[in-house]
Amino acid sequence: MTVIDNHEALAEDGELSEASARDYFELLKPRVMSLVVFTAFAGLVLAPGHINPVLGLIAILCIAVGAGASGALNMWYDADIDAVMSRTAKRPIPAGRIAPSEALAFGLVLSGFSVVILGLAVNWLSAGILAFTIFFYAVIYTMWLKRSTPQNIVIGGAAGAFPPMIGWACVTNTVTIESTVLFLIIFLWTPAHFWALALFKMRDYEAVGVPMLPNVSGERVTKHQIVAYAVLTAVCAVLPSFLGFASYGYGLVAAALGAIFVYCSIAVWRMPDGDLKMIPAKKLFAFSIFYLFAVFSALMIDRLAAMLVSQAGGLF
Ligand code: HEM
Ligand SMILES: CC(C)=CCC/C(C)=C/CC/C(C)=C/COP(=O)(O)OP(=O)(O)O
Repeated sequence: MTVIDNHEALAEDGELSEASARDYFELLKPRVMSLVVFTAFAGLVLAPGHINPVLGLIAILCIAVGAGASGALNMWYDADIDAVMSRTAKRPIPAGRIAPSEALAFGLVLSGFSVVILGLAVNWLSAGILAFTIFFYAVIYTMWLKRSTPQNIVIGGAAGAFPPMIGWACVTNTVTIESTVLFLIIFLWTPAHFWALALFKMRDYEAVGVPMLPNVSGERVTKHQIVAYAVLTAVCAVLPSFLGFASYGYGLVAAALGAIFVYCSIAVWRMPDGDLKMIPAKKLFAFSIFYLFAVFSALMIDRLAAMLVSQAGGLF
C-alpha cells in the first residue's frame, strides 16, 4: 500500500498562523492524553515510598506536557493523511489553522522542556523514560511502524504503556516488576482498544493507505486477535493481587471488569463480517476506555485503603 502525499492541502509554512490557543491545545490530543496522564498518576500513587507533593505535581505536569508534545509531533507528521480521513480532517493542521512548521516547533520545544524539567526536579531515570516514550510515539510508531506494518499499534502501543512506569520511577527512581506489570496491562489492552475503532474506520485507513490490521488481514483475523488480547489483558490486570501490590479485593474487581471486556470483544467476534453499523465494535472501543480508567482507579483506591488501614492499625 502506498501512503498518499497530500501536503498541498496544508497551510503554507511561513504564513502567519491565525491559530487560537484552543488550536494549540488541540494539538496536544487532550482527550486521549487525559487518560494517559491518569495512568501515570496511578503509577506515582502506587509506587512504594514518598514524593514531595509539589515535586509530584511537577512530575505529573511534565508527563502531561510531554504526552501532549508527542501528540503535536504526531499531528505534524500525520497532517497529510489526517487531511483525508473524515475523523481527523478538522484537526488544526489539515484545517489550515496551524502551519506544519509551527506544530513541529511546538512539539519539539514542549518535549525538551518537559524532559529537562522532570530530570532537574525529580530524577533522570523518569526523564529518560519520558524522552524515550516521546521518541517511541513520534518516531518509531508515527513515522515508521504506522505506515509500514499491520502490527503497528501492537509495537507502537508500548509508547502508550510507559506512563505508569514513568510515574513509578518518579517516586522510586527504579523500574520494577510491579511497574512492568502496569506497563503490560496497557500494552496488552491497546490492540482491542484500537482495532475496535479500526474496524469501523476501515474505509478511512483504506483511503490513505495506512496498513491497519483490518485492511491488511481482514475483519475475521482482526476479531480473533481482539479477543486474544482482551483475554490477555484481563489476566494481566489481576496479576497485582498475586504480586502483592494489590489486595484480592482489587483482584475480584479487575476480574469482573476483565470479564466484561472479554464479553465485549466476543460480541465483536460474533459480529458478521461486512456489518455496516458495527455497533459491537463501537461499544468495545467505548468500554475499553472506561475499562482502563476503572482498573487504574481500582488500583489506586486499593492502595489508599491499605494505607488508611495500616495508619489506623498504628493508632491502636
Ligand atoms: C498506539 C496506541 C494507541 C492507538 C493507535 C490509539 C488510537 C486511538 C484513536 C485513533 C482514537 C480516536 C481519537 C480521535 O478520533 O481523536 C483514540 C481515542 C482514545 N484513546 Fe487511544 N490509542 C492508543 C493508545 C491509547 C492509550 C495508551 C490511551 C490511554 C492510556 C488511550 C486513550 C484513548 C482515549 C481516552 C480516547 C478517546 C478520546 C476521545 O474521546 O476523543 N489510547 N485512540
Ligand atoms: C508521556 C507520553 C509521551 C505519552 C504518550 C502516550 C501515547 C503514545 C498515547 C497514544 C495515543 C494515541 C491516540 C495514539 C494513536 O495515534 P494515531 O496516530 O494512530 O491516532 P490518530 O489517527 O487519531 O492521530
